[in-house]
Amino acid sequence: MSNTGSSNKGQYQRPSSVVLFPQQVNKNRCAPISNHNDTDDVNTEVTDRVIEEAISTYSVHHNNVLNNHQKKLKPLNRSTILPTCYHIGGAHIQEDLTTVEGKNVTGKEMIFGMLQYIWPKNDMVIRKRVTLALGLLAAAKVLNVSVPFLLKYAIDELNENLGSSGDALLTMGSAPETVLTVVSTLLISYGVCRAAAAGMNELRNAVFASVAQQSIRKISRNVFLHLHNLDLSFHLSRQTGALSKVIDRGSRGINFVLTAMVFNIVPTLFELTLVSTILGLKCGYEFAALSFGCVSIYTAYTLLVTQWRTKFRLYMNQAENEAGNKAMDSLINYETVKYFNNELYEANRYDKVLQKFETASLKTSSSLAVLNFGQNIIFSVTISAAMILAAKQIVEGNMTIGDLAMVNGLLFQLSMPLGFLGSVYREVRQALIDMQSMFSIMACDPSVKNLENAAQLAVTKENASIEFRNVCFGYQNGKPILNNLSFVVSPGQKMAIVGGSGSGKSTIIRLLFRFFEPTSGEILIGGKNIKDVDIDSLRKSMAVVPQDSVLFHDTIMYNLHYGDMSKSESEVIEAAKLAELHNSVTKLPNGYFTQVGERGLMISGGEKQRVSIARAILKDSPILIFDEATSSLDSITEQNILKALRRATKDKTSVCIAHRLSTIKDADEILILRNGQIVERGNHQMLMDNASEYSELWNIQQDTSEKK
Ligand SMILES: Nc1ncnc2c1ncn2[C@@H]1O[C@H](COP(=O)(O)OP(=O)(O)OP(=O)(O)O)[C@@H](O)[C@H]1O
Repeated sequence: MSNTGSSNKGQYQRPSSVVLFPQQVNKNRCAPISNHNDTDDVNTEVTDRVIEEAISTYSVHHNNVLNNHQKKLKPLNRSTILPTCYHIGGAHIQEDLTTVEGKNVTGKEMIFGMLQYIWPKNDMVIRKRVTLALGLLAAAKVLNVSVPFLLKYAIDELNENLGSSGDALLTMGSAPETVLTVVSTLLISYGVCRAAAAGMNELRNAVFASVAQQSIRKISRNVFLHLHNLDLSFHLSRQTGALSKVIDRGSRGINFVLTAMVFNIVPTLFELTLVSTILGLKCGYEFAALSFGCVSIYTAYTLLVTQWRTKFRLYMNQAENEAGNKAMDSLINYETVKYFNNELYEANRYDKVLQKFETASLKTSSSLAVLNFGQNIIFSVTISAAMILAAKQIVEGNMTIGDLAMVNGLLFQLSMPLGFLGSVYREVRQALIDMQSMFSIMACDPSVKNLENAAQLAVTKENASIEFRNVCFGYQNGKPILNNLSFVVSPGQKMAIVGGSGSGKSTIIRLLFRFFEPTSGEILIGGKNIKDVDIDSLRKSMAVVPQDSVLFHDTIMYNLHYGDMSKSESEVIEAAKLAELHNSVTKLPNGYFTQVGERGLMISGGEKQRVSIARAILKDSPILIFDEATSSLDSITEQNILKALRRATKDKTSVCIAHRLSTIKDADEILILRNGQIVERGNHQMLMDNASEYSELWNIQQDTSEKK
């Protein structure tokens, strides 16, 4: 029975790779059972890498920037993040997923949502392909069912012409040549029908492959884009490993369910009806009753056992997620592990989770064996009973020997799609569980989003002002970070923010970029409340050099170009020169095409910071923001960069967060922040003239640098 062949495939046992996404449909196979484990497509690997890296860079970047503040994050409550709609940024994408709007995602909704991908409203090519694939499928089924009939006729032909002595040559009713010709024709047709049915199935796979590929690509792209559109708080509260696993399993699930729906569930029901009707009409109601009874018991048994097994699968998924997270966390912190000689400790911690996975995985496979064996027993009993019934009818003279072979053939044929139906049901259920997690992510609505018809923010050097009006903000209720903060930066001015660690300096930047919304008060850029303008245009108006520069695992050129992909290579090099990076880069073995390693670990902290500065220069926005942009630089480089920055910020509005006061001495206004409130403000001279916190800090820093 076919289940044996598919038994392992129900396991979703994957190697320890962290992410495989999106899954490709193997062009040569279409039955979901068989293409399920195909993961080694080259394109898949490339896409996997890009997605993994993007998610990882995003999350690592923010994790670093926020100095492990995740611990303080308010845990995301499903009811607060869940679905108001499947909004994924662009109208076209929204349209793709409108079926699952405004509520928790159910299996039915997911299937309905997916159907929109294989029967798209505006894509006639896809629809034609699906129709052709279904036509081929129907033809293959009809050919399949005709095979046992041809065998029956061949056997009956031989049997009718065979005398009771059994001596064929002497007692044949018709001439031996004629009998042989008829039987041979029937048997050749038998072979041709079998081969033609198989051929049509393969052709169907080829025709449907591009439909499946395109759907998976669209869904994967949508999930990816959606992840980018989700709030920073969502990403801070999730571990990248778990997130990528959810997507990995979800996309596998989609692949599976898509093909299962089109090629297994509906056609199998069609075949069951066909075979049972034929059995009933040709052989009598007992046979039809037997096949229906078998199908009912088989289905009930499969459903019951599958329900029972589902929990093992869930444990397995959880353990796998946990293992992925542990491995990733540990490897990301490779250097820290080494500094504290904790390799063995890390391995043991990882092993503990692997043990959980092992136990859950064993339970999953042993329960699968129970399911498969039970299904086999049901079918074996049915086939034996049907043959006994047929033998009785032969003895009574109501059926021929050919009929017995036909009954056997039809039932055996039935066992194949039914075997698939069982495993498909199992797999579809499991795939739905996997997809549920992914679709729940899709159903998360970003809390910071564009108003309908939000206006574009058109900021130029002339009107690039920044204003905070009585802004209050806290990440958690009851723990205010910014308290009634008000300040104005006029166009072309340089404002500096100084303050102790945790005083809320970086929070100001996050609010400016609308990663979070203020609890009260208003933030205006170019005189416009940033709440009312298009987020994309808002973020385009500012370039930031973050506190922690995390780079993409690519070349220096790629990382620099990231500031503005539309700029030419010579402009990129110009920006690198302005950031005092050019000379260091040209000394590297591959110059601008040197790989920076994961998160830029293969270049120095100072170089990374200069890459960040260069790409902010390249972005050339009217507002520039520096969050301790020179903290990783030595004093000489810092002085050079400061000169460059002065050139870059000339006529631009800029906000500089700094610990080293020498870097902001020339600012038009300096704000001293304490506990989210401005405690002092003024320019360098004004603050020095008064006995201020600033002047005290300045004197301390001057003393320290003189002693050096
Ligand atoms: N996502 C977050 N969830 C909860 N609390 C946070 C989050 N991000 C920051 N915080 C807290 O908000 C406060 C202000 O953080 P912020 O990063 O603005 O400080 P900062 O002044 O830039 O500090 P530093 O100079 O050390 O970078 C800190 O107490 C920090 O722990």
